[in-house]
Amino acid sequence: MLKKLIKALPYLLLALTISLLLAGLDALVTRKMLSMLDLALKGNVAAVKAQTLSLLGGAIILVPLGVAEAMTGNLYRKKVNLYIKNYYVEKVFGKNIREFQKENNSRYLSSMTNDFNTLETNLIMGIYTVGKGVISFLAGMWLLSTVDYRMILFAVIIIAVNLLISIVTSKPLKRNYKERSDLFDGYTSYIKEVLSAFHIVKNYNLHEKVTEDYYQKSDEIQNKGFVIDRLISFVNASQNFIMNGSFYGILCGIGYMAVTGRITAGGLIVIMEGINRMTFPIFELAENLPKLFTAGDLINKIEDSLKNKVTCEETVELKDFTEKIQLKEVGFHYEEDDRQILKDINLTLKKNGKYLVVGPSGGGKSTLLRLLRKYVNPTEGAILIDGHNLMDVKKEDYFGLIANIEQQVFLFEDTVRNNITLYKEYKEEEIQKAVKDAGLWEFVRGLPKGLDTVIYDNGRNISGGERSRVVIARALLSKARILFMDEAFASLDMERAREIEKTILGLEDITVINVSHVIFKDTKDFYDKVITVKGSTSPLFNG
Ligand SMILES: Nc1ncnc2c1ncn2[C@@H]1O[C@H](COP(=O)(O)OP(=O)(O)OP(=O)(O)O)[C@@H](O)[C@H]1O
Repeated sequence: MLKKLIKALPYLLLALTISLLLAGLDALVTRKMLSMLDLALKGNVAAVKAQTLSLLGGAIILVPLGVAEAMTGNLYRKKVNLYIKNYYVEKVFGKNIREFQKENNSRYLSSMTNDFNTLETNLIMGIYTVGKGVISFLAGMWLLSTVDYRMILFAVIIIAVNLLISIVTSKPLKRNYKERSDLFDGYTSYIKEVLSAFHIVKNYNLHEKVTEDYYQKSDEIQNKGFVIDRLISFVNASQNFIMNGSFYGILCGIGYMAVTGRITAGGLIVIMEGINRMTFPIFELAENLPKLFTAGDLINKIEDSLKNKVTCEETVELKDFTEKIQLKEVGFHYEEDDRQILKDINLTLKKNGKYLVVGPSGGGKSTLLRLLRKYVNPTEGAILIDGHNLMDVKKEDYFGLIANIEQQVFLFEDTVRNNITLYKEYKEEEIQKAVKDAGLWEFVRGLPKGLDTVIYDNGRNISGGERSRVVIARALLSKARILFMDEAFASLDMERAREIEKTILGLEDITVINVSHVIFKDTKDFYDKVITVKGSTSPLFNG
């Protein structure tokens, strides 16, 4: 993520350069104006007249520079936000399927909303505000130094004290920001869960429990926010105290110089103006520096959640499936569970073969599919595809060769066409053939805009069976070499299911592995083999 911040550096530098020009010119104009005041007080009208035009020119240039400052500041903010959000999404989709499924995905939602908001305020805008503050502070310091260079010493002391306080106080702040981010994860997960279970909450009268839990979680977050605000207020108050004391010292110094006649009226106002320019950025620095120091921990937390725990280097490129998949002495147990789910599996699945996988509930059918889909790797033995260990085959290549039809259907909020083609280019005849083979033709014909009718909210406006058939058409169209089906016909009526199963089994150029509870007598014979998965108990497995 830091690399993305560095990528946005040119935009930050551009924005700060404009700020530097603006602050510099503004200070010059002020200085000139006050020199002219001294000249006017001495009655040197000719000199005042001679300098008026250049003063006016400088003042006019300040206007477009002000606009440019706002625009470049916004551009920096936009670019850096886009860079880190794109990076985040790319990394999320770089996660292993199994690892992603295992986690509660609300942590990603929480990162994309709460953590990114905190990062934007504390880091992205923090860097820019601190940069601008330093520039404005330097401009004020320069103004002071034009009257008396010793004033620079005061400025250096103020900055050093400010930085020290920020560093010291950033530790408890960091901890509290991290804790609040964890609370936000739990909160987002809870909201997601409760909203998904809306009908259960209503049906079983769980309002009171939900309200109580919600109150408790919100209360924890509010309390943490309160602790953070209290810490920040404490930091700001101590910094203000030190700064006000220092400025008071400077004012005493100026007063003394004015009384003893060491500075002119213009000089006096220059110093006041300089202090004025230094005050506001110092307050901003005081507010932003401690927050800036907390951003590292948040970035580390986000980066950690994006890392794959299981990483094995995939070196084999596989552009086609030509011969067979072999399971050799394959055994498997889930990493957080020692129970042996599958054991000693020896099996050969030939190219274009049709296989039906059956077995008791909990026997390990879905686990076997997870292994074949490369979501997990065997804990014993090996799966070979055309002689290559599947573990070594590049995911992108393998996923390009397989298609999945599952009971859990996901549809995009888009047209039926795009849901079937998944945004890839196909000939119209190919799309229509897939639609017919999936038993979707009648349904599409009845839609107001045919294939271009929009499906809303994961298929809210169509039936469960129609949703399944859209996914079946998607798989048929993808021209995958291997088709994995997991209880794909569960939401279809018998007649329709049998019909589609026959179509799929009639496809010549595809290997089909179908896990199903439902076995039709008249389609059973279309399979090359029926594989029974009975878990790791005896008989272990037979195919
Ligand atoms: N993520 C997991 N972690 C630990 N154990 C798991 C996990 N997923 C499944 N199991 C266990 O593995 C065993 C096999 O489960 P699997 O889902 O593969 O069976 P199945 O044959 O597909 O069952 P069903 O027909 O009921 O869907 C079960 O005992 C299950 O509890």
